[in-house]
Amino acid sequence: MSVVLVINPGSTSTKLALFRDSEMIGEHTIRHSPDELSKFPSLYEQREFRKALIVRFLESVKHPLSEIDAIIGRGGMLRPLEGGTYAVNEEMIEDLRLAKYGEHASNLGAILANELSLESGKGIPAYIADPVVVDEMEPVAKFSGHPDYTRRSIFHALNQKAVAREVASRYGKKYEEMNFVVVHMGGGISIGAHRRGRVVDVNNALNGDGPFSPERAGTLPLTGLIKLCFSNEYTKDEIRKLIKGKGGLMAYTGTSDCQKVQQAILDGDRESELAYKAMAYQIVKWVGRMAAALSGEVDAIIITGGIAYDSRFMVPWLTEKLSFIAPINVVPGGNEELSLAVACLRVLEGSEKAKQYRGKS
Ligand SMILES: Nc1ncnc2c1ncn2[C@@H]1O[C@H](COP(=O)(O)OP(=O)(O)O)[C@@H](O)[C@H]1O
Ligand SMILES: CCCC(=O)OP(=O)(O)O
Repeated sequence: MSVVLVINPGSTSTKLALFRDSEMIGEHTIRHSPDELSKFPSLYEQREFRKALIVRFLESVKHPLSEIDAIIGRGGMLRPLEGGTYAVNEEMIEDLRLAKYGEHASNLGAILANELSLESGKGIPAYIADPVVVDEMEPVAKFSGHPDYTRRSIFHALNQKAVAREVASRYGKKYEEMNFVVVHMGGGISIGAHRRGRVVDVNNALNGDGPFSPERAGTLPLTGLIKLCFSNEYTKDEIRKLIKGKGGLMAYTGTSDCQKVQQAILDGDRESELAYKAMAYQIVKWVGRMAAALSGEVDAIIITGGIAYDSRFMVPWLTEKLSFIAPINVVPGGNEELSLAVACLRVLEGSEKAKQYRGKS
């Protein structure tokens, strides 16, 4: 029997869970407001704050760190990798600490797992699985339109693959036997074309590609963006924040919390309603693109992530518009924590070997 601590830092949340083998024995989701997180000059500096939440969680479930057999964190912005479970090592921590491949809350998954492992005094093994940089994109999908930069695969790889496996089993099939378009709607939004177990195309959910999301601008018209960059009205950092952190719904409505947006709509705020509806409209168009990438051979559309809980968003603006493409399966929230625990257990039980991260290819 193994006890596994799961640490899942998101851009708007910290999700924690404790498993005894594959049975969840405790969980807690903490939602973070932009104000709460903007106090920290960098993501790395959020670690003490998020670590204190983990310590409190372990106290609440009456499970001291010393009794934990392994820790697994959400995998962050590393160099592009194949899927799988990776042991946390020094090279990984260094790349994440320096944000060598970019900054996102998921970078804290390995960092926090490593710090707790060290603090436990017994070197608890620490892992990550299916990080946000899992890259299975086909060469043709990598073209951006200019050879100076390629499209990058940065998305909710862990949850997209986990829910796709779960939905495939509902159809009595393996993930590798089906084609899906998977939509994950969290602080960022990613839409992936899954062809027989591989994500052959997906928007870069972090950096200016895809629909706008609660806190990100998505694809912006380039000439408008160039104008802003050279207007002398914005610093480079302000432009970055406009794309990630303060873009999308945050910019249009003043909040990245969709529950607040929905409340504002109920209170009669028509501008917020139009912005929320526009986000759905952009998602629908991106699902259409990914369906085209699969040549229309889509067995099912899968919709997941926190926003999938919002039926007033889902039904009129998404599912009714998308049902012409394929049957729709909704997995609200997702199952990231269970997937991380199971990935960790596979390594602990010896049915899979943890991969070693190397910073340079
Ligand atoms: N019940 C709900 N109804 C509407 N929106 C929700 C609900 N629960 C969560 N959300 C929204 O989902 C988004 C966060 O999704 P989540 O997948 O938890 O994100 P992340 O992992 O990026 O922090 C937020 O905008 C939040 O307001
Ligand atoms: C970095 C891509 C995954 C992502 O956007 O996650 P969040 O929705 O948790 O920010």
